[in-house]
Amino acid sequence: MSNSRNSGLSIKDLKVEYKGGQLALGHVELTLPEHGIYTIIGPSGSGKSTLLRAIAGLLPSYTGELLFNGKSVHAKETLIGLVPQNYGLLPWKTVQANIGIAMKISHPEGLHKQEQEVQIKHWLTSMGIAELAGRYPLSLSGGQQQRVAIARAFAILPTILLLDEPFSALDAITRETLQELFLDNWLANPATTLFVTHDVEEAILLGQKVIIMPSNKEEMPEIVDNHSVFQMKHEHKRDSDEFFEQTKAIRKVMQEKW
Ligand SMILES: Nc1ncnc2c1ncn2[C@@H]1O[C@H](COP(=O)(O)OP(=O)(O)OP(=O)(O)O)[C@@H](O)[C@H]1O
Repeated sequence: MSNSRNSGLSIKDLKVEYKGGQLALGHVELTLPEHGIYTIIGPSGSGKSTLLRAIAGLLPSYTGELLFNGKSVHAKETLIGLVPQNYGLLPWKTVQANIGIAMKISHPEGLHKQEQEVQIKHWLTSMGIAELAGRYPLSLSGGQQQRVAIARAFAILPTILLLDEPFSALDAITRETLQELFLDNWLANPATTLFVTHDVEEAILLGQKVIIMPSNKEEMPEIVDNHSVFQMKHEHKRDSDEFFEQTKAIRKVMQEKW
């Protein structure tokens, strides 16, 4: 029997209607064990961003339950890191200060200034942008801002990590490099991760399970297990038979559900 104390992220009968009656999510049930990466794909408007916003506590209202290990995801011991589509960086603060503030808010007991600086440098280096520490967000390209936002989310050592198309502004080669860096960083702190992407290949390269949102909001999301690809070395995934098979299987579900 599962124990609610380590049952991971549990989404029960989640329904979200925006003001004005716009139904964004009709009926979402998901049980996602902790310390996993779950990629989410779905047609435009199927509610992917809304699902992340609900978990991040950014919606004024919803019905249903959002639990992490048996308690509300919004309980204070559950630290949530979010990389929103618009990056969410403070334009009047440097890259370093953006990360520093997030660390201070999430861990008010705090690190010593020097230790904090070491950590910030570590996360910026891990995303390949150490040289941007003193720059302001609006002087950066979209792809650089995305990397800062990801570094910031990792830096707070979240329990739950939510990423909304984090690599969408990157060229194909940078994207591949960052997918690998992302997996390395995640392994160092395996937060329970929901990763929205429009790219089916990316969903298969990164997810332990792939969640496919339906276009019909009366239907439930479909979950495809992706362990066979997830457990491979990253550099072997793309050329493997397993990857090819998963692509076929997921495209089939997409044809049925979209
Ligand atoms: N703030 C809002 N007010 C009213 N309706 C909204 C709001 N945000 C989203 N919606 C609506 O809710 C539905 C789901 O939107 P959401 O952004 O979650 O979808 P999505 O799957 O992330 O889409 P995309 O792939 O295009 O980013 C859409 O019909 C959208 O128009």
